[in-house]
Amino acid sequence: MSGSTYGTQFKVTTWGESHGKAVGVVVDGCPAGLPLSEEMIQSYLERRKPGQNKYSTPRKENDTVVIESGIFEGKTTGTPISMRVVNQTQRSKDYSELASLYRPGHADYTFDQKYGFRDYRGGGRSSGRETIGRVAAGAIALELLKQLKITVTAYTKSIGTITIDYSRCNRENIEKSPVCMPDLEASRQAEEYLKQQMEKKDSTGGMVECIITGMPAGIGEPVFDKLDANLAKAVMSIGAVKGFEIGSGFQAASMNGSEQNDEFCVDEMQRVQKKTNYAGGILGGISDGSEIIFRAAFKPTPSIGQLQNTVNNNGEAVPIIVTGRHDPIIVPRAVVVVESMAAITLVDMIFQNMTSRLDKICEFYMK
Ligand SMILES: Cc1cc2nc3c(=O)[nH]c(=O)nc-3n(C[C@H](O)[C@H](O)[C@H](O)COP(=O)(O)O)c2cc1C
Ligand SMILES: C=C(O[C@@H]1CC(C(=O)O)=C[C@@H](OP(=O)(O)O)[C@H]1O)C(=O)O
Repeated sequence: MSGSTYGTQFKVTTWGESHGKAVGVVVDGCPAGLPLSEEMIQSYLERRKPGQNKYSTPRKENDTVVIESGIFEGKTTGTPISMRVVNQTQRSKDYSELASLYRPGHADYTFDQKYGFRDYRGGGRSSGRETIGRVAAGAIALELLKQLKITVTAYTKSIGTITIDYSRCNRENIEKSPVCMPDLEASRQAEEYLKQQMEKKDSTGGMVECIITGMPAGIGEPVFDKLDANLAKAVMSIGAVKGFEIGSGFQAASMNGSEQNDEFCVDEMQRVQKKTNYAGGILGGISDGSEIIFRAAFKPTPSIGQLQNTVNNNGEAVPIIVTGRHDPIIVPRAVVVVESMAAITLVDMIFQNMTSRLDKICEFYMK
């Protein structure tokens, strides 16, 4: 199966299935000399881990990472970094009835159509568990970005009908909120809303917003590898993401040029700035030096305990009630996955940019 690798200079290949022996990732293209340890990677994986609270799947896993290669004396060596997390609490009997049924909203039917054969125990490669590899690789990318003073911060913007109010937001609240909202009042309302949906055995969707600071102007490769195009691809490749927007996003369609255009100005240090940021920090596919801001819409978790209609692999209409351990909402656990995919994209594009100017290449090699 192709399609498991993302990136060109900073290459990330995830592997493994939800009910297989293990899941993991190989990262190729990380420069030598980055301080890195299992503890550092683990701190990111803890934010994604299943079974964290009542709004996440009851499947409990330690998700303990083992780094198999690419590190010596606490630093990266420049060679491929392989990381592995063993699956410990698979309960494959939950899936025995689903062997011949197609869950509405999940990837069972399309995998059968594509391969003619599927490991029906869990979501396989389309399980949320695949995102462990993304977060482990993203941790490395985020550590690299720290060296460049670039920050990537994602949080829950909305859950169902509840949206954060920016006047009440504080970044420190994100980790205090069980649903990763920077607005604790919205977080409390979202918890109420989630409880109501969970009582009805229903799931809920929501939106993740991500803000990138410190990104220099000039990063992005016209025309097919524009920074916004690659961010969209990276984020849309996360399971359950149904929409991506940057800056004013879909609202741009109802704005006028006089509103949407960000006027340029010069600050007291004679640096070019923008008065507003409807562009979301990217113009012509190239970072413009201001904050990059984007949003990802997540659909509600497809596996729900309500009675639904489906068909089996003989084409017969059958009722289905999905049992097993599922996330009532995906969004809070996906926040760090969004940060990770953004960071991987930024690092890959910063590395690609290193060949864009002869003067910089000469500066580097003629020293
Ligand atoms: C972090 C994360 C956790 C997820 N948890 C579940 C889950 O518990 N149950 C489920 O049915 N789908 C879950 N999903 C969603 C499925 O992976 C996704 O819907 C499926 O791959 C089909 O892909 P699509 O929704 O993009 O079409 C999760 C996704 C992510 C990213
Ligand atoms: C275990 C995780 O989430 C899983 C994501 C998932 C799915 O279909 O995406 C289905 C459930 O797992 P299982 O395959 O055991 O039914 C979730 O618990 C995880 O993300 O680590």
